[in-house]
Amino acid sequence: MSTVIRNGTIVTHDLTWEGDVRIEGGRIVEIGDGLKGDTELDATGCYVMPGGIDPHTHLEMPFMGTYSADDFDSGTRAALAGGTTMVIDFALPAPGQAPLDALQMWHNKSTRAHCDYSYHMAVTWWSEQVFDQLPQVVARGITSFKHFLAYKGALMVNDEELFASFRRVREIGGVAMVHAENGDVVAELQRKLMAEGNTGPEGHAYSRPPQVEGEATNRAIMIADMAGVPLYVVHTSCEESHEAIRRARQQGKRVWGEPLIQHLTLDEAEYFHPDWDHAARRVMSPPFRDRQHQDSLWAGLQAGSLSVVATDHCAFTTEQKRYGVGDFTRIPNGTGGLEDRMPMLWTHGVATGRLTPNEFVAVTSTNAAKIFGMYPHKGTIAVGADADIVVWDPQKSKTITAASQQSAIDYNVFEGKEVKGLPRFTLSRGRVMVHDGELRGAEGHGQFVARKANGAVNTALSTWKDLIAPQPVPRSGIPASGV
Ligand SMILES: NC(=O)NCCC(=O)O
Ligand SMILES: [Zn+2]
Ligand SMILES: [Zn+2]
Repeated sequence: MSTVIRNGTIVTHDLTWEGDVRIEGGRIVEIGDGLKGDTELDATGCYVMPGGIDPHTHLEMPFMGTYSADDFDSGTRAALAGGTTMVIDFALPAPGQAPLDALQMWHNKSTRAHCDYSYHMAVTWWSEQVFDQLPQVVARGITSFKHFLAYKGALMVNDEELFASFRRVREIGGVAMVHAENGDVVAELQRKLMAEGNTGPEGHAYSRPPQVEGEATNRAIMIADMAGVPLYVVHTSCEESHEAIRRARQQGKRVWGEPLIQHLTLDEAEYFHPDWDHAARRVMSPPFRDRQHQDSLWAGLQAGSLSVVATDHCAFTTEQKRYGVGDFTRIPNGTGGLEDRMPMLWTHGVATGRLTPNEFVAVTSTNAAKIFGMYPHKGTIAVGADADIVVWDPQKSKTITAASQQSAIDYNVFEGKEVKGLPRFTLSRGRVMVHDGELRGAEGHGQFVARKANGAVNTALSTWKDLIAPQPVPRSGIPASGV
């Protein structure tokens, strides 16, 4: 059985052309004109693009005394509804838990997925066991390793652990990742704010100023450079962090930055809303910033100093957010966005002229596929690639509402926003999962994607680091020891 997507404009990260796409056995088998298939999907007036890849989600994540509300069922339904065909979640060992045990827990949860998925492995503590198991994690197709410099007393690692882990990640050909906020400073600012009576959600924003992110980003970049490992900085929210990434890239360091759709389109005024629930629902780390920081992030996407737009989808219900009434430090950190990332980025990026359609494809799909070792299997429209495709209608519009979303939570941080640019069809490995707004998903259709280590960037960086590594100077006539 074959499917043909007809009469569309194909857009990849580097090319735009008119053509049909024929799909068989879940893969793209032919691209050309006048193709015929058993099923035909009309893409007239639409862009035919690689489905989105969101490399930063937390589905059913144990965090701050609860679990994020969207699981691999509702979360991946939300993804598909918005044109995203793959997510990369985080396997998160509890302190003391072996990475391979955490991995098994995530495999148990993800059987419900409607779209393909993979995981990053979080390094939340350090020991000989963790050191020994990391190559086995890579052997199972998980090749990126996340480190938290925030969440003191929970997920945070110190610099000694960070350096040890980064060196190990280099040895095994992986990509190091970092949540860059200075957790010690955040903890002290939280204590001070609470003592001064700043107990509301605005305290969250005050306790995580751009400086804590800038400092930690610089630190992680320098430590990664000394370890010789490529570094991916998640949820880059401010100029201070972006500046560090931009500078590092200009110096030839292998560093990527990931702004979130929330930081690009929502600002810190949300935390000063008189309604406690409204403000608390938007509590995430790092917090939303002001207009200047947003402009910096958009410019980074245009200039190429920032590489991927993600969501950090980690959704909590209003009831869960209320754990933090009277103490902002107990509000579960995280917001949703999976269903809205692509429509919001198209509306505020492509429709405003900030991004070209090709740049849109790069930052929503291709760059993540390249960085995380699955290109061109994912992230492009090419013969042989998985038929993860979104047929994107730039004229289709809607108002975002919680009432019509796939996510399990009772609100949406983008509530009331108009978006123009939505999927007409979303296909996962050739199967139509969204048909003109109607979800035809299937729980369990999603498959785990094993990724490759030792990509070209790792090889280049390690080659260079080996070349400039300390070497003993050969000397003749060494003087006798003075001892
Ligand atoms: N970002 C956030 O507030 N919650 C999810 C966990 C993380 O990525 O830090
Ligand atoms: Zn984070
Ligand atoms: Zn996250």
